[in-house]
Amino acid sequence: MTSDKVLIGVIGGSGLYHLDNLTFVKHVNPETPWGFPSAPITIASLPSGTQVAFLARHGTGHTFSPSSVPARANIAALKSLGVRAIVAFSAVGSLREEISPGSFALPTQIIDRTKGVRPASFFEGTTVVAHAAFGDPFSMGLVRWLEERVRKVLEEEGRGVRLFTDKCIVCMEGPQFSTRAESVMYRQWGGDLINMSVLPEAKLAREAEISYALVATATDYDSWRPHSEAVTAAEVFKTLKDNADTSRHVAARILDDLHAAISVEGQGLLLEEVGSMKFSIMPRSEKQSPEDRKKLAFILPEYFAGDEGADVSHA
Ligand SMILES: CSC[C@H]1O[C@H](OP(=O)(O)O)[C@H](O)[C@@H]1O
Ligand SMILES: Nc1ncnc2[nH]cnc12
Repeated sequence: MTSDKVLIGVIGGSGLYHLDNLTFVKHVNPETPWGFPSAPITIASLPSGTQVAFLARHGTGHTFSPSSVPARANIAALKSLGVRAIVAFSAVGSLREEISPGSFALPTQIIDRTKGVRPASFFEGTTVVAHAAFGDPFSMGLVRWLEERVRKVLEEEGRGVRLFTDKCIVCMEGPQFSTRAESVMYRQWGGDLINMSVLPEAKLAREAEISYALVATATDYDSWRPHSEAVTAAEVFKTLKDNADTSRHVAARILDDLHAAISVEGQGLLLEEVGSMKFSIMPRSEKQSPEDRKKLAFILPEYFAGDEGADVSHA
């Protein structure tokens, strides 16, 4: 059984400001309790009629720096449209020789090097406390599903773009790139890729019970190679357009199947996040304010809509 809801959200990163092969349906710009998203969200349909939601992470015309992307509004807005899985694209630096610029990767781990200046939880500043599980920061069902399909598309495309899996991405604050010493240290820590955007996006998707995976597209070797120039924005731009073209191609080929996989009722495929917050929210106390519960109902109506019925039980 398929559904005509907008179940898939695509977040485009640097260089990826639109998708291909889609018929424009409308723009929506939902106001959330955390403000407006980076840009109006494009609702568009694939040739099959399947609708998807596309959001440019840095805004139309790239106006938000990584530290000022309104990530809570972005995730909340996508959730309010009914989105259950997000495929996020990102331009990343490579910390490994074999991951050459132009390569694609699906990371499964993250090292957080953001500086605490980005609001990273929907619960921040409310009277409700929650501790989401984040040991596996990406949705492994979605990652494994993508692995097979993305590899096939890249092989069929025949341009020699390789796909790396099970990699660890470092998320730094920026906006300046890393020093050579930091870049070397991240390699020693086990980092394979580096960007400035995967956090808090992945954390917020988890809190909103949305499956989330990152398609990392390598643009440069960062600054760890002793005899090479340290990364510059100009270096990143060299690969950005080719990577964006390939990303659009990948999206055009996989989104219908992804929609179908998510829509199969009761199968549970790709829906491992649904219900995951039930045991993360601290049991209700009298001190939780009705206003905060209303705010949180925007992303988690199952737990916060209604004063009584939707409470969480740890029994
Ligand atoms: C343009 S270089 C640094 C910039 O590029 C990446 O953006 P995105 O993840 O949105 O593709 C990286 O995270 C930095 O924000
Ligand atoms: N070297 C790098 N460091 C951080 N973010 C990036 N995005 C693309 N290349 C990057």
